[in-house]
Amino acid sequence: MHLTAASMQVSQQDFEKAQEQLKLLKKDPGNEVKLKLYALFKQATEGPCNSPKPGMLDFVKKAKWDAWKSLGSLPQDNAKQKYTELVSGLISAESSSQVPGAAAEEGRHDGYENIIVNTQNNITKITLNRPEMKNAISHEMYREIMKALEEAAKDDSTIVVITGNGDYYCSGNDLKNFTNIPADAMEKMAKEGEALDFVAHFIDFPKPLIAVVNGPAVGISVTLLGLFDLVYASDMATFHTPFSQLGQSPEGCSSYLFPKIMGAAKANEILLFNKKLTAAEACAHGLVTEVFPNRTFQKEVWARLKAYASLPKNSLAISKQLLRGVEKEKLHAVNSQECEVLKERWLSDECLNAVVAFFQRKSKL
Ligand SMILES: CCCCC/C=C/CC(=O)SCCNC(=O)CCNC(=O)[C@H](O)C(C)(C)COP(=O)(O)OP(=O)(O)OC[C@H]1O[C@@H](n2cnc3c(N)ncnc32)[C@H](O)[C@@H]1OP(=O)(O)O
Repeated sequence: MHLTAASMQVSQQDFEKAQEQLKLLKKDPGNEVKLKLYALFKQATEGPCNSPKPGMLDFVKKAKWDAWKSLGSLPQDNAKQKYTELVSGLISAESSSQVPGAAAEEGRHDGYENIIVNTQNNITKITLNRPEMKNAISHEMYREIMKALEEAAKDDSTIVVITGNGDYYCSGNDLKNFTNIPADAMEKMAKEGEALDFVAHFIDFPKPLIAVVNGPAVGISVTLLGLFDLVYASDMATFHTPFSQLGQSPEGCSSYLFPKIMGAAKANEILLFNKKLTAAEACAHGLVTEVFPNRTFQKEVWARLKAYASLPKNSLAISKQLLRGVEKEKLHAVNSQECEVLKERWLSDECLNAVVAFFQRKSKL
């Protein structure tokens, strides 16, 4: 079926704009609204999608399949109508959206390669943006996140959000960080440069800091969650800290905060024995504030965050200091101790052998 403006009962201009949007969307149908639109377009032009349900691990195909199923068996006319509404809604929302991706989007800060920083509607949003590497954090990315937090602490936003682009929230420390630096720099990375300073930025962050966990989280992206003020997760998210598997040790103040948050037994299972938690389990154990169905995750969470961002900013910041201030000194001491241990761990055979094994496994695939 060849779609035209007339057959879609829309103006030629809207139809052309929609086509443009779709070309962009097809390149990266990475988020829920885009996926739904993509599924609708496929239905309107190519008939119902009847591909078999993908495996749980293939997040993007599963999200498309879910989007498709959520549309039920819409007759073609309704699909066309909904498609038009969605596209015109998307076009108007795109100009003031919180959704990352559109390079020229309003409020976007320049000067970042590995993250997208955008301030709109009293929200500064930091999006980890190495989706092809599951948002693994490289040396450069650590520095960019610290810079973005320093700027966000002083900008006119009320709340600050960290999330991931693509199907992962973040797969933790980029293991290549271990493979291309001389051994003595490891000491620097552990003690002075990155680890201690990076985690300190989260301990000292003065505004409400919210994690929007859009997919699986690994390593440091999990341990830091104890320093966030809210953690909203998609039901597609998982939480994994494979430290002993990697010959490493806990960081992000998790060695102190996780037992406080979830009790010693569960903290041990996660931090010592590499137990991966589902979003529901992480919520049940207090690491996650609330879990949302993936198909409505972005919509529900951003509606809530926009409401929070309209609250009096000084009251929020002052109250956060009350809640966090009592522990700040303790948290810095814990961070320092964790980094001391990390320094030894990163130089250990156990860690280096585990990193080599990871890349050897990859090269065999
Ligand atoms: C300054 C503070 C310092 C603190 C440092 C301490 C931190 C503690 C940690 O964070 S420890 C945790 C480290 N992370 C990991 O061990 C995860 C490693 N990655 C994986 O296990 C898998 O990639 C996966 C489960 C995250 C995803 O698997 P999947 O099969 O779905 O996808 P791929 O493996 O094909 O990933 C796509 C490409 O991305 C590369 N990649 C993913 N994660 C990392 C990573 N953490 N480090 C380096 N590279 C990563 C992966 O190798 C693929 O690359 P390729 O396309 O070139 O093969």
